[in-house]
Amino acid sequence: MDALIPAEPSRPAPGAVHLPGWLPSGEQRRLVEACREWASGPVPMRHTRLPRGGVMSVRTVCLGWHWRPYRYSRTADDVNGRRVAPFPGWLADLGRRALRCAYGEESAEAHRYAPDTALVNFYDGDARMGMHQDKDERSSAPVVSLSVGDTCVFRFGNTASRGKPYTDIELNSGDLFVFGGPSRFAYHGVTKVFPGTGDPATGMASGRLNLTLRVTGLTDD
Ligand SMILES: O=C(O)CCC(=O)C(=O)O
Ligand SMILES: [Fe+2]
Repeated sequence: MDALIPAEPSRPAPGAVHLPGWLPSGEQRRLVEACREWASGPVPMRHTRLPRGGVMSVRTVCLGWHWRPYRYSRTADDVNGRRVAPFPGWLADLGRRALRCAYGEESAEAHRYAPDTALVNFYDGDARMGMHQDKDERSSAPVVSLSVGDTCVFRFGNTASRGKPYTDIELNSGDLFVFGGPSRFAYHGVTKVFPGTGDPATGMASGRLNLTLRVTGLTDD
């Protein structure tokens, strides 16, 4: 359901923009359907293994390029060795539209934005993501983040450390969050998910879906 009284846009730091309720519910539903397809293969959605033997509580599947700590490749060598699903043109269009809304219709960065990878994350009620930087890309183009399903607390910090100052922001279904410019390498994480807060009309009975669109800056050579 689209909120009756959507929250106001906010800019927690230079280059970081939160647009609540940006994605209409019909588009959220289509995104959920697409994520369901991607989650089933060629590389299944899975808990990413960390170098020291732990696993992430979030489940992830990637498009375009496969991310694992701490690099990208075309094939999911830590899962089943298969090439990841391609990054679809419609998702790049959605990313450009998102950036135009966040940074303004005249933004040159929005017009030339060409994301080539997405991390599709699924959070059940217990999943979290610790404070980290998205820094395995060889590009400083913005990250576009879309959320569907249960509400979470997204902690958006600074570029110097995992600690304060940071801002805790509730991300609800349909919210857009963009971080680029001076905020592109800010630490961020998900401290809490509120189970049962999503709208089943999105096609998700429970849990939270988050997509981050990125420019890897990588080529196949
Ligand atoms: O789930 C979120 O909102 C953030 C995801 C994230 O930071 C990541 O995938 O690197
Ligand atoms: Fe991240």
